[in-house]
Order: sequence, then structure tokens, then C-alpha cells
Amino acid sequence: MGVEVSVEGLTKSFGTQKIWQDVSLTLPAGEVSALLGPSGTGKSVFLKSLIGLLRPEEGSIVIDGTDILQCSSKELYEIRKMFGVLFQDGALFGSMNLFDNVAFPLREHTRKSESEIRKIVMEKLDLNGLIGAETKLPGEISGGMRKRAGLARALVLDPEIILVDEPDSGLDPVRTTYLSQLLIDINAQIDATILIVTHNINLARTVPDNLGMLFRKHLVMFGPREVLLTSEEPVVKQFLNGSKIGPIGMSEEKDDAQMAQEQALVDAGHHHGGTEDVSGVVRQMQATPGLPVRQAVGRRQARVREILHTLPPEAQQEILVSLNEDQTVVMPAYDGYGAQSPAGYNG
Ligand SMILES: Nc1ncnc2c1ncn2[C@@H]1O[C@H](COP(=O)(O)OP(=O)(O)OP(=O)(O)O)[C@@H](O)[C@H]1O
Repeated sequence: MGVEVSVEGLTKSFGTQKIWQDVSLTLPAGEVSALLGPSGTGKSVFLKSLIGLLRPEEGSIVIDGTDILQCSSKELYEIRKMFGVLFQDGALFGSMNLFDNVAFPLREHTRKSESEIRKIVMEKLDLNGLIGAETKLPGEISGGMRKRAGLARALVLDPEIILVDEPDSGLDPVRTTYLSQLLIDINAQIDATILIVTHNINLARTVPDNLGMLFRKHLVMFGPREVLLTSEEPVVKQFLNGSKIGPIGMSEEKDDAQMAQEQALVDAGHHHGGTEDVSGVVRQMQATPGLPVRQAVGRRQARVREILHTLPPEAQQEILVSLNEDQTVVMPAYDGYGAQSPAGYNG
């Protein structure tokens, strides 16, 4: 099972440029979390800090009992082995075929024999729908396949924590949904703690158990998905609607005068740019029927029940609805051929 990642009072600057400050959040063990935020708010910097590639100047990042900002480089090396990271472009080696790319961490970090390596690599390629593409070079395959190859490589060392940087970048909405399903399925199969950084509203609304958002150098909120999805915070509502109306501007934020001017234009009939008025909580994606039940679901239910009274009323209401749904919806086992669906389930 994945481990908890506990971040407390984290602050990161580059020279005089403060990226974010006093960020505190806990990624619950084995659950899927997502971090949203406009471009340039430091989401990638946050991911890189979690894995020790960047060093925040204040705060702590405790992983499996070790604060990676205080530990020795030997301990950090060991902690890093717990991570699987999917970078935006897959970060594959251009001169190696997919098999060798996926085998790379095993050859680098383990003493496994080539036959053991072949078995693991083929299993991960299979999991990511890449059987038959082993000999292709990254330059010969589509962006979606490169992402899946990057994910296969992130999985070979059986990570307990998986970090995913913008799985939707460069992908069409349908391929993004397939990749989202893959992440949920992987969570069901290996119960890893997953953090996804994304701008994608659809993914944010349907995939994670927990959602957070960075804006104006702060973590606006982080908690069960229902909290952010029912939030009345202007920046959250604007982001979820992709609208120009709200505090997010072309370069990170606007002043009150600009907000008033844009509101006046919209009041006069000018389009605000959003395509739909998105609100509320939609049902979360589930693991593909036939896969193991996501252990995170039960653990999360127990966890949110305990903190329920501390959450805003709208979020409480949605959580209670979802707790009832989770108890009543029983997904049938998938037999692969569409036959034998239990009564009431059509597919
Ligand atoms: N190594 C670095 N040295 C100096 N500045 C950096 C470094 N890495 C990132 N930054 C700066 O930190 C800020 C946040 O960058 P980051 O890539 O984390 O944003 P983001 O939220 O992931 O953006 P996007 O959604 O566009 O990918 C940017 O202003 C960037 O220029």
C-alpha cells in the first residue's frame, strides 16, 4: 500500500521570486489527489520538491516517517525509490526503444536478471496497452502512447507514491479520459498514493479523491473533492468554469478595477469565454469492473466520516450523498464479452 505524504509550512523561492509559501497538506495513503492551479503558480515546482529535486527553504515533507528536507542524501536516495514519476512529455530517452526505456530503472536500480526484467517490463507494457510497440522509438509513436510508456516506466519499481505532471497536456479529451481511467485502475491494482497536477477540469471533477488549488502563492484549499467542487471561492469557481470572470487574469491575477471592467463587459452582453456553467459534484470514476476494488474508497469513507463535521455544509451534504451511493452501487464483474450482466445493469 502507498504511504502518506505530509507537507507542513512549505515555502519555496527562486532568488527574490517567492513561488508559494506556507503550503501544508497531507496526501492520504493510497488515495488519489489532484493539485490544480493556473499556469505558473508553481505546481511543477511542488512536485519536484516532493521528490527532492528542488529544495524548499522552509517547512517539512515527511514521507514514511522521514523528513526529506532534513535527511541525508543516502536516505533521500532510498526515499526516491518509493516514487514513480510521469513527467509531462513522458521524459523518455529518444534513442532507446520502449522496451529499453521501461527497463531502464530496473537495470539502473536493481540486480534483476534480464529474464526477470523482461517479465516485469512486458507486464507493465501490457497494463498500459503497449504490447506490440516494444521496439518502437519514442519519436515513432503518438503523444498518448509516449505518456503511457512513461507511466509504464514509472511503475516498474512498484512505486508507493506516483506523481503525475499534467497527464492531459498534448492529449485530446478522449485520450485524457482513457489515461485517467488507467490511473484509477492502477490505483485499484497497486493501492499507491497518487498526486496528479493538472489544469484539466474534467479530470479534476471526476478522478481524484482529494483536490487542492494553488493561487496567489498560497494553497487556496486542499481536502476531499467535494469541498473544492462545491466551493464558492471566486478563484475556484472561475477556474472550474474556465471563465474570464474572476480573479485569474492573463498573467496570474487581476486588480479590482480590471475585474469590474470585465464584469461590466459581460453584463453588457460580451461573452465571458467559459463554455459551460460547471457546478456541483459529479460521480467519481471507478476502477474498471473486474479489477480489484479500490482499497482507497473504504479508507476514505472512514476518514471523511471523521472530519465531516469540520467541512463546509455544502461539502458535507455531497459527501453524505456519495457515502450512500458507494454503499448501494455494486458494479458487476466484467467478463470481457458483455454477457451475463446482473439485473439492473446494462453495461
Ligand atoms: N529551476 C527554476 N529556476 C528558477 N525559476 C523556476 C525554476 N523552475 C520553475 N521556476 C519558476 O517557478 C514558477 C512556477 O513554475 P511551475 O512550472 O511550477 O508552474 P506550473 O504551475 O507548473 O505552470 P504550468 O501549469 O504552466 O506548467 C515560474 O515562474 C517558473 O518560471
